[in-house]
Amino acid sequence: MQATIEVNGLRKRFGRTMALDGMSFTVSPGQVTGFVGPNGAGKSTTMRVILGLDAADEGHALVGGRPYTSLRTPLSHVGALLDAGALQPGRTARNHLLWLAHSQGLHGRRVDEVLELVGMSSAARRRAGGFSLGMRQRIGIAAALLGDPPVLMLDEPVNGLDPEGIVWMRGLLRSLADEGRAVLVSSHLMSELEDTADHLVVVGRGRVIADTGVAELITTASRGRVTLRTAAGPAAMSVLGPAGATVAVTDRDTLVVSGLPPERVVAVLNANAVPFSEVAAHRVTLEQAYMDLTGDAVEYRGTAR
Ligand SMILES: Nc1ncnc2c1ncn2[C@@H]1O[C@H](COP(=O)(O)OP(=O)(O)OP(=O)(O)O)[C@@H](O)[C@H]1O
Repeated sequence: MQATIEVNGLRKRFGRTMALDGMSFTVSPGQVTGFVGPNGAGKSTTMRVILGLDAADEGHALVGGRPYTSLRTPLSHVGALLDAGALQPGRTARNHLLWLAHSQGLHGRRVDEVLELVGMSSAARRRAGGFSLGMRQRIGIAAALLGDPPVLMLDEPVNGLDPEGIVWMRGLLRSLADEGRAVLVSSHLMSELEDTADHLVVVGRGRVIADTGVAELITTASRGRVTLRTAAGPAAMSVLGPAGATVAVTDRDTLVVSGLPPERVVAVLNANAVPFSEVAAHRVTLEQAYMDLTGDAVEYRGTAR
């Protein structure tokens, strides 16, 4: 089976709310694709449509080239984590997974493998009712991995995880993609995706705003600017301006220079004997690049008082 998700022209209306308004993108194998956007942008609805939990009014979604509802053993095609809260409190972690495995014709041995994989072997025989959000999250991931699927779709997987759990999740997502799987991950934590995702699908108001490589997005948003560290800010500004640069002060010792390449900045400063400690290509964070992109797409914006 191909390790892909294809979403094509999805539209979905809930009463007066247009949750999806022509959502289209593809998730490729061998990559972690971050799925991001402001609250209410349509991420969960898209994932629910992909899994056949919601029906689209228009358009279609395919997993490995087929609609989810046509898959006879879905867990072997796509593993999903949508709602980590959905565990029966009276059932042990192991029994929950055994029940799932048997419903899909999977061997019980696989349950112990995935419990090991998510670091939950020692809690396997405890009842889920006493689990923390982080533990439920791990059991949800174990369930998603049960059928060894080529496609994974995880909604906010680091939610509830402690720092050690976040590092573990980052490594897990990376290794799943490196094995050739298609991994779609929604997150509100841009810093997390900056370290984990290869590709980003950014959505707002039910449609795709950007579908781009993470490195490419950061490069574009950095706009060829130069970071200059100097204790002689005013002197630097007085020589760089006439040389054709636009200079912004970001903090006491840091200037961001636009309009001149780094080597010209160095040459101009040296020619005028302006001291500096660093000239480097400016690199925005993924968070800053994302804020640039989604500025117009935020559904609810706090009002400054
Ligand atoms: N079952 C539903 N009934 C009515 N409206 C819904 C329903 N599900 C989603 N919506 C609305 O559809 C829009 C998209 O919601 P969705 O949950 O898909 O966004 P999201 O991007 O996942 O948001 P968040 O980041 O907050 O999880 C929102 O305006 C939401 O209120």
